[in-house]
Parts: sequence; structure tokens; C-alpha cells
Amino acid sequence: MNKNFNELIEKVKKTHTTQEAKELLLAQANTPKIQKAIDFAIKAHNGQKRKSGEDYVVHPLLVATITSFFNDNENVITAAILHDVVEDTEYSIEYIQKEFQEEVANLVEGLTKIVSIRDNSLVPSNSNEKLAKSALTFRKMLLSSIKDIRVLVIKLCDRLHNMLTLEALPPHKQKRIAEETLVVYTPIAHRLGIATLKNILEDLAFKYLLPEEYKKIDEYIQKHKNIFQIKLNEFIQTIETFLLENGFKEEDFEIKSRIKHYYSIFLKMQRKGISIEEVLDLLAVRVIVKNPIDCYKTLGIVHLNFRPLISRFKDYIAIPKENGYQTIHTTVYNKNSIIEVQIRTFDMDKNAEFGIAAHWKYKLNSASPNLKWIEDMKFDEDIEDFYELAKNDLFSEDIVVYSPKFDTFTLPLNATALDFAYAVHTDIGNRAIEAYVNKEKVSLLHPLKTGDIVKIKTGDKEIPRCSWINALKTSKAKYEQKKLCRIKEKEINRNLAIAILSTIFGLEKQKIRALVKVNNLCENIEKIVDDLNFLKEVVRKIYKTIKQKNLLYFKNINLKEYIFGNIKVLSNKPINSIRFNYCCHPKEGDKILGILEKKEVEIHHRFCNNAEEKIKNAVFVEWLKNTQNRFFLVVMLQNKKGELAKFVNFLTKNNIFIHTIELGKESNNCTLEIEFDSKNYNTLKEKIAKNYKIIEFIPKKDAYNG
Ligand SMILES: Nc1nc2c(ncn2[C@@H]2O[C@H](COP(=O)(O)OP(=O)(O)O)[C@@H](OP(=O)(O)OP(=O)(O)O)[C@H]2O)c(=O)[nH]1
Repeated sequence: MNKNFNELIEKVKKTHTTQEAKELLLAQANTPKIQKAIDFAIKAHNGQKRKSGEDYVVHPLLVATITSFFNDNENVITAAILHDVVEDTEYSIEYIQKEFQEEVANLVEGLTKIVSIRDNSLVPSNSNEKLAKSALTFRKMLLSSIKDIRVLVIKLCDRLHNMLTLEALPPHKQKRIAEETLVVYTPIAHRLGIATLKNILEDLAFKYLLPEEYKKIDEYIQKHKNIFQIKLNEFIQTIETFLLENGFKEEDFEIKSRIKHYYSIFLKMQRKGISIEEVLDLLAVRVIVKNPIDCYKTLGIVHLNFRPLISRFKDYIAIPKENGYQTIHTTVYNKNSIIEVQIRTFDMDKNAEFGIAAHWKYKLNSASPNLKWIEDMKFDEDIEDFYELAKNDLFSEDIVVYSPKFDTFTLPLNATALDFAYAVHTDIGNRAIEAYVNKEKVSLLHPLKTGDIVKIKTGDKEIPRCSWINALKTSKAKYEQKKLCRIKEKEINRNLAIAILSTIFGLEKQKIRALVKVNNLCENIEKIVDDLNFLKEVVRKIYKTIKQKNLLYFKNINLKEYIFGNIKVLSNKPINSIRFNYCCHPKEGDKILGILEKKEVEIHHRFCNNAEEKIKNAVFVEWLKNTQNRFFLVVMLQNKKGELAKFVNFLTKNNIFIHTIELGKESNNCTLEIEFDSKNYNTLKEKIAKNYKIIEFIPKKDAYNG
């Protein structure tokens, strides 16, 4: 059995046949149940091939091999072997349950893709089906992991093997999978504390997404590798001497070294706008000792002998990270170099590398990952909102703040005081009226930073703060505020609907309400504020009633549409201009309302308090839809002279505005990835399909989420 992760991955990379994969897995884990699962998987996937041409079953067997490194439970390994069976073969989950029992079946079920989205109330009708399916599958996997977190570990190993074999896919797919890996899977690995998986996944994804940047870092590291190793070795020896001179015995400690992994180097350069030479923790040594007291003793020895950069000191032993990571970080000068020193115990070291998996493997005496983030996710959101919120929650870097009683709260970077209030309790968030940071009164939208002590004052009522939702950072705060705002929005929209009708007919609100009731429109009258056609229909119905009942004498109601810039107004009164009211800063796309003043319409944010006072003169307004949409197209062109020019000519003739164009090569043909703006998706797709082979054609916002 292989105990070194990198060595195991090297073997996985070299394994291509079913027989080799079977042998590698059995060398890692071998029980009758595992043997039975291997034979069954080989039979079930018989005849199926991967894009690389290998037998399909090689993939699940290698996923199981990687999984076995993190969890030696035979049911977990069995589930990894069978993780694609239900999705890709004729065998059902009931069959798996019968043959391999419930625990395995539950794990496999959590890992099985959703193939149909029919009848799913969480999917908006205008959703892109591919995106919705992938988001639903992701949501299902997270839900299963609340019951059994091992689902996520198998999924990460599955993703790792896919990333290791990404070479076989066309470039646009490589990019999409690599981006998804960075956006959702490496953050999950980080939350589970499994740095080994996180780092390898990040570097693989980085290589496919930004090959140029990857190459530059790789060239720099390769060029300096020897000199770095010499510096690290010298430094290790000096520390070793100091430790031995200060009462440590050889068996009391171990010193390792590392060069920072590439994606992390890249992020640091980007975040700080610095060159690779300026990354201070490019080189680090890890001093591993027996117990926490020895960590602090080691720190003392290091600081007494090397000048530390005080601003770079961090004590994650006293305050562990949410993922359970515990280590003291300090950065010191050694001769002409700057080196980071990470000090931790042997248990903390296992925890740092394998996170939650270390707690399965060994009885550890160190912090374990906090898994509250999964439970805090709002699974009843509609699926697009859920995916956005989940990505946001998973991806964020963390800050640590305190309540006045010094309870610690980990929040995403740039979280606001109101996010903190929601982290304490939903009720505190809903009723928050004032915030104090380090005893100073601040706005509830004040961005917090690590170390802040935050106090929230609450009032009696729940307060919807609808225009703040985008400024909040945690999904919990956004979700709870959206809930309050949905109620408030409905109320505002109903009021506005009555006011718009009242302006059109010149009748008091009371009378309009009665007319709405007579026409059985009470239930969804608020919809007219966002639906021009429905408004016109309602006006026709009410007008008819008025005429029929002869309540009043009415001339025709001549509704006219006016366009001013990107705003459309509907009114039966003359209008000369519009004016944006800057009390509430409505931005394009925000919900808005119009107030008619003389012949001018004032545009406000729908939730603006000032507008509420003037609402009796409301008129219907809406943003003109931007009909240009951005698309992502991949087509296959024949590899012959003039073909590219012909295609570009074809696009120009169809009034397409090209943003980016990239060439890839696949066997004898050439693939072309293009990003462009166009007004009409359907006719364009038909036209292209007539002449060219379309590999992918999707709206840009979905391009990397499928
Ligand atoms: N296992 C683990 N290690 C952590 C964690 N947070 C920080 N570290 C270790 O500390 C290094 C520096 O962390 P940073 O977040 O970049 O910076 P910091 O020192 O300012 O906190 C990381 O380097 P790196 O470049 O991110 O990773 P690596 O290349 O050293 O593995 C990693 O070695 C964590 O949650 N888990």
C-alpha cells in the first residue's frame, strides 16, 4: 500500500489498462466486497470507452484508488468503484442496494448525476437546461453530503482523476471543467481541510485555464529550483542546530520544506500586484514537533535567532481556521533570503495535509473542520440563485471577527456588519438597526476586517433592506433579506399597481380597488408593474366594466408608449421627458417606478422611501431590454485552405460582433471558439448549423458553468 500521495498519483497517471488499474487498486485495498465491486464494475461498463480510448472502467477503478488514500473503509471504496454505474449503465440504484447494501447505495446515489429536470419546481422555466442540470446535480451532492460527508471526498477524487486525464478532451471542455474545478471543487477541498487535494486540483486547473501564466511560473521555479533547495537545506540545518542546542532531541521534531504551489503563487502576485521575487512565502520550512507547547518554544527559538517580519506573524494554533488548520506562521530573514517558518505538531501536520480525512485515518489531537457551511447553505432557493450563492460562499477567503463576549465568527472577506448580525442569529439580522465596530458606531454595511469586535443593536421590527442585498456577502444574510423583501416587494407592487391604474383612469384608489375586485384581478394585480401586456389587458377589462356599468363617461383611454434613452414609459397623459432621481440611485436593471410630475417622469428605485410619498402619480416604466446578447460558440471547421476566412466572412455578413476568437486543433479538423454579440439566437443557430458542425452554442453567462 502506498503511503505517499504524490507517489500514488504518479502511478495513477501511468495506469491505462483495466488490468493495471485493478492491480493498483487491490494493492491499496483488498477485501472480498471490493473484489466483487471491481468485477461488477468491469462487467457493467463493458464496451464503454473514455475519450482517451481507454476502457471506461479504468476511471472508476482509479478514482477508488485515490479515494482509498483518504479513507480505507471498504464501503467508501466500493462506492467510488461504482460511482458511475447507475448513471452510465443499465444497473439501478436498487440493484446496487441489493448487491452492495444500503451504505454503498446511499453514497452512489449522492454521486449520481441528475439526467432529467422535468417537473422540478426549483428550476425557472427560462433556465438553460444544461446549466440547471449541473446545478441540480451539485445541489443533490451537497445535500447527500450533509448526511455523509464522504460523498464529497469521493467526488473530489473523481474530479482529480478527471483533471489528470483532461488532455483527451477538446479545449473548450478542458477550460470549462478547469474553471468549475477552481470555482467549486477546490474551495470544497479547502473547507474540508484536504490541502493535498486542493493544491493538486488548483495547479491542474491553473495549467489549463492560464497556460501562459502557468508556464512563466514554472520556468522561474525550474530555473531557481537548485538554489532554492540549497537555501532551504542550509536553513533547515541551522534551525536543527538551534533546536538541539535548546533541549530538543532528534526524535522530538522533524523539519520539512516546501516551495509554494503554482496557483497560490499566481494568486498572491495578482492580489498584491507583485512579481514572483516579491512573494514572501515562496519558500517555507515546516517544523513539526510533539505538542503545542513545543510549537511556542520553537517559535521563541526561531525569533531569538532570526529577525522576524512582525506583520507576517500568525497564530492559527490559538485561533484555528474554520477548516481546522492549526499552525504558527512567521516569516524571517536568513542572510539575504526571506523564508516562512510554519510550526505545528505532528497531529496538526496530518490535519493540514488531509483535513477531515486525517480524522478518519488517525485519532488526532487537533481541531477538526467545521462543517456548518454545508448546513448553512440555503437549499430551497431556485436553482440558479442557489448555484450563485453556493459558489460565492465556497469561494470566499475568510476573516475572523468577535462578538463583545469574544465568541469568534468566521465570515467571507468584505463581509458587512449586517452579515455578522445574521451569522449570530437570523432574528438579530432581521431586526438589526445599529452596528458598532470596536466601540465606534458604523453603518450596517460597514465592511469588517479580521480582529474587529462587532456589536449589533436591534429594534422591535423586522426591517427589509431590499436595495442592500447585493452588498451583503454571506448567502445566509442574502437569503433572509430576500425573504423579507419578497413580502415587502409584493406589498409595494400591489400599491404601485393600484396607483398606476389610478393615474390612468383618474380615479381614486378606492374605486380602482373595487374595479379590480369586480374583474377578479385581486390575486395577481401586482404583476402589471412588470408586465406591459398584462397592464394593457387589465386596462381594457376595467375600461369595459366602467363603460358597461355606465359609471362614468369615458372617452377612449389612449395609452401611448414613450421611449427615452433606455426607458420605456406607458401613459395616457402627454410626456416630454424623464429624469432619474438620484435620491435612490436606480441602476440599469434595478426594479424601478415612475412618478409623473407635470409632463416629466421621475424614475426612482422601486423601494425608494421618497417615491412612496409621491406614489399616487405613478406611471408604468420599464428598462428597454438589451437585445444584443453575448454568446459562446464552438464550431468544427474542415482543415482546408480558405475555410477560416470563409467562416469569418459568413459571421460578418450576419452582423455579428466578434469579441474573441481562438483556434484549437482536433485530429484532422480545427475547432474555433468564438465569443460574440448577436440579437437572434435561433435563426443564427439554424444558419450556422446548415453549413458547419456546431460543438457548442450557448449564452455566454452559461459558458463555463455547464
Ligand atoms: N493545509 C493548509 N495550509 C494552509 C492553510 N492556510 C494557510 N496554509 C499554509 O500557509 C501558507 C500561507 O498561507 P497564505 O494564506 O498564503 O498566507 P498567510 O501566511 O498570510 O496566511 C500556505 O501556502 P499555500 O501556498 O497556500 O499552500 P502550499 O503551497 O504551501 O501547500 C500553506 O502552506 C490551510 O487552511 N490549510
